Amino acid sequence: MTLSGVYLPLITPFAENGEIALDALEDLARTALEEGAAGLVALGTTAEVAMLAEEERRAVVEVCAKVCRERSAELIVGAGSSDTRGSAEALRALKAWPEVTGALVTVPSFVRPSEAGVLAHFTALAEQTPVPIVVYNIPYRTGQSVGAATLRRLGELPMVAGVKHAVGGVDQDTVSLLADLPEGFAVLAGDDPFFSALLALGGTGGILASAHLRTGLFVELTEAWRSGEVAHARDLGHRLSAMSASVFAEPNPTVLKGVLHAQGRIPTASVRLPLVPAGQDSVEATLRLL
Ligand SMILES: O=C(O)C1=N[C@H](C(=O)O)C[C@H](O)C1
Repeated sequence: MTLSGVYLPLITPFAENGEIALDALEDLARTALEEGAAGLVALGTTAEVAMLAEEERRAVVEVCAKVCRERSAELIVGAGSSDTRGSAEALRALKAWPEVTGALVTVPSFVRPSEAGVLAHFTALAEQTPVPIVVYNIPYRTGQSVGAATLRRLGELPMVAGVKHAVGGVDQDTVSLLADLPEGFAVLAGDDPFFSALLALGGTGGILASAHLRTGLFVELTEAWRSGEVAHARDLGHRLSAMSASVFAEPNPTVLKGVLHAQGRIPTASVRLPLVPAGQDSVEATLRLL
């Protein structure tokens, strides 16, 4: 699996009756791929996955699989939990969809197992997964930091294709990891405002909720860094970073849903508790930056 380009972690749109608006989901998925996204991510944080019932999760993956099949696009599915045994089971269940090309597996949250435990967790999963794993490193959500040395060891595991790196900035571990990557191990940005910075350092793409908006520009930014159009990449990067920061002014995906609803792309801006809808000010601020 070559992780490169823009991957869209889809929101889960809800209808007035609270059910998933599967047609709107399909439209969002199709539009992103038409605008140049390399693939879709189903059941990410952006999908409010923690608040979806099992049958709803299956319905979401079905829609994404259908669209990816039509377009021969990559499909990465969020799988796993804080428990190694349960995560292995969730990974094995992905065999049900031949369209699934990868699994996004978060560093175990809440348990705070130490970096040795994180390594043992992914070593066990790498032996059992039917598809390549993308490690999701997001310490501000998991409570578990993973340094460059451990990330490199994860990158050497067979069946670990890359990391979605979301550490809330560009820190020393990020710079040192990107300076010396294991063969075939990709770094994808997972913190939207730092997408351009990570590409400049050698990242190959991103999994970016804000790419629901102006997907084509995120794709253009990736191409600009890849082809060495530095001035263009910097300008575009600054512009998109400001827009992304605005999307994340309130908990993800509340602002994003407000904007997509204002654009008429989803039937409601509803989110499920404990999320509450974004304020109108945040939505309008983002609309002004598009
Ligand atoms: O669902 C995802 O994948 C993403 N989640 C991040 C988060 O909500 O913290 C943001 C990122 O853009 C993609």
